[in-house]
Amino acid sequence: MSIAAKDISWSVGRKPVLDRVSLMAEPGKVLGLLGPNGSGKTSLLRILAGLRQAHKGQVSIDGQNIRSVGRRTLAQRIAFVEQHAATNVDLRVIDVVKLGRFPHRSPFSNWSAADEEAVGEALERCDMADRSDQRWQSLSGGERQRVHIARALAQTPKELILDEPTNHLDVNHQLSLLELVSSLSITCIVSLHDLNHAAMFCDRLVVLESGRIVAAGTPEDVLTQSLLKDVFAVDARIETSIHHSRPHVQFLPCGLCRSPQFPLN
Ligand SMILES: Nc1ncnc2c1ncn2[C@@H]1O[C@H](COP(=O)(O)OP(=O)(O)OP(=O)(O)O)[C@@H](O)[C@H]1O
Repeated sequence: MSIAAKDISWSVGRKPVLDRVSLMAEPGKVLGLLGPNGSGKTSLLRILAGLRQAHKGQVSIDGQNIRSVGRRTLAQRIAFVEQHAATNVDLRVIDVVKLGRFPHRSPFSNWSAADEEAVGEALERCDMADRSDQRWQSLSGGERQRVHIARALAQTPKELILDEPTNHLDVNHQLSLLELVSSLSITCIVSLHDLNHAAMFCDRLVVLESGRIVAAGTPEDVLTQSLLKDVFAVDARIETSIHHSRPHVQFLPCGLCRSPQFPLN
């Protein structure tokens, strides 16, 4: 069952940010969260990760209300990579990644072979193994992002929640990160702005608009020309890629949208 949200509402003052949001992230699958700027993606991810409490509704993990799951258990099983995660501390890369093991260790336990393996594998998978001694403050934005993701993987979570993880990454690292995420046998919830990446790498998609779910289902079901027009205010044509058999979104420049050559079906 993994993570499920039922009728989640959350407001800031009198402004509703999330309005009766329900979703289910299935074990071992990648759930993509889409929506325009300010539609509520980050707010929802923070609630799903247990970092914020909904004003109404419930989040459950394997059927258990997240509020009754202990902090340590939550920290062991859910890893969250935030959009603007930052630190002023000038640790080495490997020390940042080692922080991912913190929930699994007690104050008196020695660094174990399992800890070592998890950290080494995470660094390797994020292409940072040869930079493990480099200082955090000397890394580029994309390298820092990869280290944050390595820290999350070192946590060996059952659920991995990523808020716009491809921000700052070059195209090669964007694709390899999403390929890595889709190859993991854990539950992943990932917010993305790139609709073609969402189509290629997510099993299911949920689309938020002004805090409400306006579409949910497979990429084929969700990514339609009319949804792109209604929710994102863009004109596009959607084809099935001959390379990966997933939907491929081709955006039209605004002049072309009005051309009779490209009727909006
Ligand atoms: N702590 C807060 N205080 C005030 N307003 C907030 C707070 N958190 C979120 N909001 C508002 O809620 C709305 C949704 O914000 P959120 O960051 O969840 O959107 P988002 O879909 O992740 O946006 P983006 O794609 O730009 O990252 C925005 O209008 C934002 O200003």
